[in-house]
Parts: sequence; C-alpha cells; structure tokens
Amino acid sequence: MPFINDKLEYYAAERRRKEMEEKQRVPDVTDSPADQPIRKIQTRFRFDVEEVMKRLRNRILGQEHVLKSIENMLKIVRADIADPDKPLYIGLFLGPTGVGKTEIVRVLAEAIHGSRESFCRVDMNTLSLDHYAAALTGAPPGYVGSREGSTIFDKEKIEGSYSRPGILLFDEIEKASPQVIQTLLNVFDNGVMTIASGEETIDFRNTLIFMTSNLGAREIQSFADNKFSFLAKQAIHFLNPVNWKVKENETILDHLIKRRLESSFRPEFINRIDDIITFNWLTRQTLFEIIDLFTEQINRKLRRYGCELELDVSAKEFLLEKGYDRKYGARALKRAVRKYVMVPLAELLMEQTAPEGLVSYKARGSMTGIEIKVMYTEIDIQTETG
Ligand SMILES: Nc1ncnc2c1ncn2[C@@H]1O[C@H](COP(=O)(O)OP(=O)(O)OP(=O)(O)O)[C@@H](O)[C@H]1O
Repeated sequence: MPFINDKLEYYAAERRRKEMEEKQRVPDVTDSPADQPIRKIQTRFRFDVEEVMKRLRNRILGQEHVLKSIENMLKIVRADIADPDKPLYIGLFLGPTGVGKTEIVRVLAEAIHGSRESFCRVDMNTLSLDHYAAALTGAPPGYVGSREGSTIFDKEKIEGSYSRPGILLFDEIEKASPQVIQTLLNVFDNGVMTIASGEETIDFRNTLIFMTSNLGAREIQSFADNKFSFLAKQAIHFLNPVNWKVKENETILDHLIKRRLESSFRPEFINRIDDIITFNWLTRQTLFEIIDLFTEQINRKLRRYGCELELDVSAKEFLLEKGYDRKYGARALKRAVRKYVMVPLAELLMEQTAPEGLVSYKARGSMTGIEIKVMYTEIDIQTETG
C-alpha cells in the first residue's frame, strides 16, 4: 500500500517541519503579553520594596521627597541591576540636625534585617586627623601603638548576605580628613578594601552606603531666618555675570548647598555619589505627628507590663510648645517628651502597685505642665516584647 505509506511519511515530515519551525521561531515583538508564558523574575534579593517603604512611610514623616529617592534606589537594588563592581548605592544626606537623616537608616536596617542596629556606623568626627585613616584600613604590620589588621569597620554588617544588602553609615562626613576621604574614594571605585595587614579584604559591592552631613545647614537656617536680606545678597551675586552659571531648574538653595559641597569636597568625590538629598526642616504639623511615634515607642515598652499611655491633644500641644525648635528638629521635641512625660511616668510606674487588668495612663496638658492620671480597666491587653 504505497499510497498510505506515502501519506504517513508526508504527515510525519510535515509534523517534524512544524516542530522545527516552532523551535526556531523568534518571538514576535507584536505578540500581546497574554500570548506569552508568564514568569516572575526572581533575583537573589529577598526583601519586598513595598513592605520596606510601608514601614519607612509610617516612621519617617515630612520627608516624602527623600523616601521617593530611597524607593527608587531600592527598586534598582532589588532588581539586582546595579553596577556589580561598585557599592550598591552611595547616598549623601544633607540638612539640619534632628530631621531623620540617621533615623531613616535605622528604619531601613530594621525593615531589611529585622533590627535597628543592623548597620555599621562610623562617626567621621573621630577620624578627623589624617593618621586616624589607619582606623579604617587597620594599622600596617609593625605600626606602633595599634592592633595590626584591626579596623573599625564591621565586616558582617557591611557585607550583608547573599539575599540582603549590608548597610554602612558615615556620620558627619565633612569632618573626615583628606586621607580618609581618599580611602573612601578607593572603596567607591573598586568596591573592595584590603586591610593593611594584607590578609583580609572587606567587600562593599553588596553595601548600601549612606553619608550624613550638616554642611549648608547654617546657610539654610539663615536663608529661612532672614529670607529678604539673604535674597538680596544672592541677587547681587547673580547680577554679577561671572556668577551666571546657575541652571534653570536649580533653586537658589540647591545652588548654595552645591557650592558649599564643592568648597568642602573634591569633584571626584562628589561625582561618585548616586544621590545628594537635602532633608526638610520639620514643620509644627509634622512634629505634632511625631509625638504619636514617640508615644508608640513608649507604649511598646509599657505593654510588657500591661500598661499603656495616651496623650490627649492638650498634652501634645504643651509638648509642642516646649519642644518646637526648628534648629534642633525632633531632638528638642524628644527632650520635651522625656522631661514632661517620661520622668513623671517613670515615677508613677515605680510608685504604683496595680491590680490585674489594663493600667492606662492618660496625659493631659495645662498651661504649666502635663498631668498624668492612672485609670484601671478589667480588660487584659495583649502584651508584647521588644
Ligand atoms: N522626619 C522624622 N520622622 C520621624 N521621626 C523623626 C524624624 N526626624 C527625626 N525624628 C526623630 O528624632 C530623632 C533624631 O533624629 P535623627 O537621629 O534622624 O537626626 P539626624 O537628622 O540624623 O540629625 P544629626 O545630624 O544631628 O545626627 C530620631 O531618633 C527620631 O526619633
């Protein structure tokens, strides 16, 4: 039956041809996504950008533009497409004291590693002299008075793990000596640092590096204190054609801070920074909301003893009255909370013997201070640790 055999052969050849064609087919760029098989791309990182941002947005107030930059950075890191030969990120936080520059790093460490302390912090104030550069890289062998190969860097916290980035914070970067800055430049360029003993290296290629500085804070302050005379001076400056370099989308303040940076750091240092972000001052409204964060912090401790603290609006207004100082941001407010709430609360806690149930401390403000009243209820509350 040659006819049937021919047909079968023809069909088999046709099937093979179609299979081959299917294999060789270059995906048609016009195919709708619905026609393509769906797969979620997995990178090595195991943190959820949305979750991290939720926590940051709950805990850092009045700095939305900073959070937006952090979100963008986290997306790039999470997608694992950053330059593999450099640190994952290098950011410089500028602005006045007590506005959240360090707090943002603490909350980030908590969101990524589960602890507010899971980052390496280096206070540049302690490295202001050139010979202290040895504290970074470790003293070379035979160096008198120093422990060989011992560095102030915490390798574990800097390197992080395969699925989580390490975090490093340099505080008051403007105080670092030129030699220390040179050491950092090498780290920014190569992503690794060899300890002077030559036996160990620290890898920064899986690290988020943050630097803080108060540079320009005084200028911002005088800008706000004395807008008109400041603007007049700036106007005189800009009227001089030599100074007509400011870009269209650059505000006078940005320009001013940039100039301040340029007078303190070499251009090659500034050029290696991914983000330079100026933090806002905290407004009265933001500080009012931060009081709730402080209260929640106290409550996390109190709940362990079956107690809780509640501040009414009058107490918050009193705290704001005592603790609003733009120059010191939330630091002045924190001091007011300590003095007017935590001290009397601690005294009450020490004095009281409480019956079973929830002990609720209600704080009310007056012209002269805050009065804390104790209320008991029968309801037992869930106690938390931490
Ligand atoms: N924007 C903010 N949102 C919520 N809390 C804040 C904010 N800014 C400051 N705080 C609170 O104030 C405290 C001090 O802030 P932080 O340590 O971030 O200061 P800083 O900006 O780093 O200042 P400094 O330059 O003096 O170190 C923090 O522990 C935090 O509780």
